[in-house]
Amino acid sequence: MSRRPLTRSIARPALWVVVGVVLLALPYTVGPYPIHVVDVTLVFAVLAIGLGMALGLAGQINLAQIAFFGIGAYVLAIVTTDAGWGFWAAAVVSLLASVVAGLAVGVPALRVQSHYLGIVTLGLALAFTSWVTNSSVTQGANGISNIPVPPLLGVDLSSEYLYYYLELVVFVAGLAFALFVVRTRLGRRMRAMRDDAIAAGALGADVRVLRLLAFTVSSVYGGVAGILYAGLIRYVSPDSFTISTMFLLLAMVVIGGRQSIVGCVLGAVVLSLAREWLTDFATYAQLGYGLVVVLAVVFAPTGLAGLPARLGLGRRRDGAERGALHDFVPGPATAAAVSDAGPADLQVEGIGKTFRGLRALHEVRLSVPAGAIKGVVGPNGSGKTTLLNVVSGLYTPSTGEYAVGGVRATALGPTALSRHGVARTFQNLRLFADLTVRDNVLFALDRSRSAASAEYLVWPVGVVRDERRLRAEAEELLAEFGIADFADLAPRSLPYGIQRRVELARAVATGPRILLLDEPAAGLNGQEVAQLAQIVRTIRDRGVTVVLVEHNMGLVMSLCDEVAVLANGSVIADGTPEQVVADPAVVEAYLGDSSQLRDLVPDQRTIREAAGDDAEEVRA
Ligand SMILES: Nc1ncnc2c1ncn2[C@@H]1O[C@H](COP(=O)(O)OP(=O)(O)OP(=O)(O)O)[C@@H](O)[C@H]1O
Repeated sequence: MSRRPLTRSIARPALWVVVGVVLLALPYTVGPYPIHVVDVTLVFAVLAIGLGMALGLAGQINLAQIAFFGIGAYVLAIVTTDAGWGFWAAAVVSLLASVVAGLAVGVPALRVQSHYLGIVTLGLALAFTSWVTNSSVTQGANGISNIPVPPLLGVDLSSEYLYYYLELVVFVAGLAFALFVVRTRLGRRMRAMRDDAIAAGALGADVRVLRLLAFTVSSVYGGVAGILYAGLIRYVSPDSFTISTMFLLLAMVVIGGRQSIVGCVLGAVVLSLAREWLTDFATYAQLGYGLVVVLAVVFAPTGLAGLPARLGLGRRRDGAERGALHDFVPGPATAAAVSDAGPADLQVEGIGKTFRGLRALHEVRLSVPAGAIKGVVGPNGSGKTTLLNVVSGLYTPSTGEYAVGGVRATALGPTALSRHGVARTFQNLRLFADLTVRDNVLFALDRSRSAASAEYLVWPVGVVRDERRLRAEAEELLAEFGIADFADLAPRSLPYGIQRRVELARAVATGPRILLLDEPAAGLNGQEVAQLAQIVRTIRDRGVTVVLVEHNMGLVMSLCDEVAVLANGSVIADGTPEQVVADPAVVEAYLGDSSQLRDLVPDQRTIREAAGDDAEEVRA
């Protein structure tokens, strides 16, 4: 492991100490109006962190953050003034109301994503602003005044100077919690989901729960900001919760850097101050924010937070410091990663899959014995990938059933199947491109449930312990798979062969009982194919069933105990490699493509080259 230079390990804590001292001393240095601006800025900083968690971290376009903010403030105003509750009791009700709104807004995200989600959440935000403007409960455009000052151990919080310290404590707690989430399993899972929801689901992350969680977390920050705002201003009106305020908030997150929580805070500070300076030019200011957002999205997608990297400061994550791909050396981490439950068999019974009239699979019957390596071959378009997509839960079959390890799995989705021990790789590599290689493996090693994220609130020490354990396991696994040199790099910066190895390590890290490999040798050179053969064999020997979809017939012939041949969506042959290549139906199926026919019956040299030097020993 590389050591951090001393200057860097001192510089960061020193910066935090300086920022802390400045924040504590701030009220002593400013007048009454500036402290008001600072107080409002802190409210926006809390709001921006919440939006950053949904938008930046989890990739959920959330234009309803302004509604969560408004609900926090309005419910507090109504409950304290109409119902006469105390401030803090009302604050609890407000927070619950915001969370309920967060869950409700999260539900559409289970069905729609990207700009559609933007439209839905914008609609919900508009519905909220329309309701507060027109409802008698919210006293329409007049708003609600006489919100009480929050009582706090005799401290006079009607002073905006003292209120600042209350806000500062809440802000620091909110920032610390957000950074904790970002750096541990929940944040990693959200980032993985943002990068590739299909791969995240297929590797065991419950994407639906994660999306709901993203909106819930965002709504908590929105609700807290609303409560702070109502306690500060002691008056709420629709003017504070308009769509233009939502776009200002969006601008804060985009300009600050949506994928960095500290960036979101920076954006909130910069734009809150800019808003103050531009109060006399409100219309031009709106135009200006719009323009800056567009420029930021196009030319600086990482915002202010990404400036140091763009200026060449800080850590380089790709390119220059690249190391070497080492040989696979199986050890305790590989053994520990493989499931204790032992290999699972796969029984496929009459599976059919039709895509809008196109019959991709028809009455497929297949048996993969536990602990075997079964090859699935066939001409292009014969249905191999579709079959893998069905048995890994990505596609629901149109007809038929299948069972994994004796359990009927037809109705299970990819997440449930992953938890049942089905792991897979993808033909077109679906690594999480914005996560490091280490984080890709960590994501897969972490088998905790997203729904158990309440541990973040009730027992954060447990989260930290798990994180330490996972990191130690990941380092070992990376070393055994020969990819430790690339641990800190983004996969997209790596050559294809290394990416394939990372994807294999990630699949093994899920602790599989059956491993589905979709053309794992595509794009690999001879030496890399030999390493692949060794890895697959070792994993099988450690107690994993393997299904290998492959065009490299040398590899299939040398590795597989059995081979099934698909043609036009049907199994036309199934048996030992020798039986299959001698089958006239197979030869006929390949006749249309003479190059594949040549591949189908490789000579012994090709087999040895593809499978490594010890191929003959294994075949014996
Ligand atoms: N999502 C989809 N929608 C529509 N058609 C699809 C879909 N997925 C696969 N198909 C079609 O189903 C057929 C089988 O495709 P599939 O990718 O399973 O073949 P394959 O044997 O894996 O091919 P290759 O060896 O080229 O990867 C093809 O005709 C393909 O166009």
